[in-house]
Amino acid sequence: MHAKRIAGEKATDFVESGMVVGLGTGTTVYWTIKRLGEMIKKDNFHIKVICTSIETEVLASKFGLDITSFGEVNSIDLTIDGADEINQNLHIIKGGGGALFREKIVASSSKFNITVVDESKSVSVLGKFPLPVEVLSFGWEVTSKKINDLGTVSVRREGLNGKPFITDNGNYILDCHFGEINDPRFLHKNLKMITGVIETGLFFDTTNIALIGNPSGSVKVISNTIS
Ligand SMILES: O=C(CO)[C@H](O)[C@H](O)COP(=O)(O)O
Repeated sequence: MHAKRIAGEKATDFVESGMVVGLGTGTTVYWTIKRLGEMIKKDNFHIKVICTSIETEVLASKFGLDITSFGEVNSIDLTIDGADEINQNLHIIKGGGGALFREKIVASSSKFNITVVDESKSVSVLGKFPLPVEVLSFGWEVTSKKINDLGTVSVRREGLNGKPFITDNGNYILDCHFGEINDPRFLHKNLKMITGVIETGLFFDTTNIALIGNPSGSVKVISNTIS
């Protein structure tokens, strides 16, 4: 079976009626959202969801989920999201879909976070996947040069028709190859010191459990013991 599907669906085992659930973005969480849409058809199973992107809002709405917002709930009980790379310490690169800023706000507001991936995302050291960094479009050329001084050649992400990719927040994404990222906190902090950088795709203290799907149908579970 599809490894992303296995992981995405498995995460719904952690969802209980009455919860406020944060929903990430991407093709793995698609399966989570679809399964939740089936679960709410059962009697006495009600949840509210907070979405990390317009794409996820559209999906959640299609599958009949009750979409809420930060202003309407006190806290998020559980968030389920994908990743582009994940290591044994549950340090993560996210933002392949361009939703990293909202994803980080939701993850950092959630009591418990589950990361769902297929095994191709599991790495020993982060950095093969170019790190997405969300930047303000105003002055992005200057921001890009300052990021490059940290040891990369940042590339502005392209969208459709040769136009720049624009995030749901109206910003640009710069994709940055830094080589092996052995100290994600240090890199993240240095990037965040640059005026114009809004958020980085490095997540290092959010995930509680990773569910890693395998095409054979099994799911490997990694729990967070170190951050
Ligand atoms: O960070 C993300 C979006 O910004 C996604 O979680 C990440 O790109 C993984 O996506 P997929 O599950 O489609 O492989």
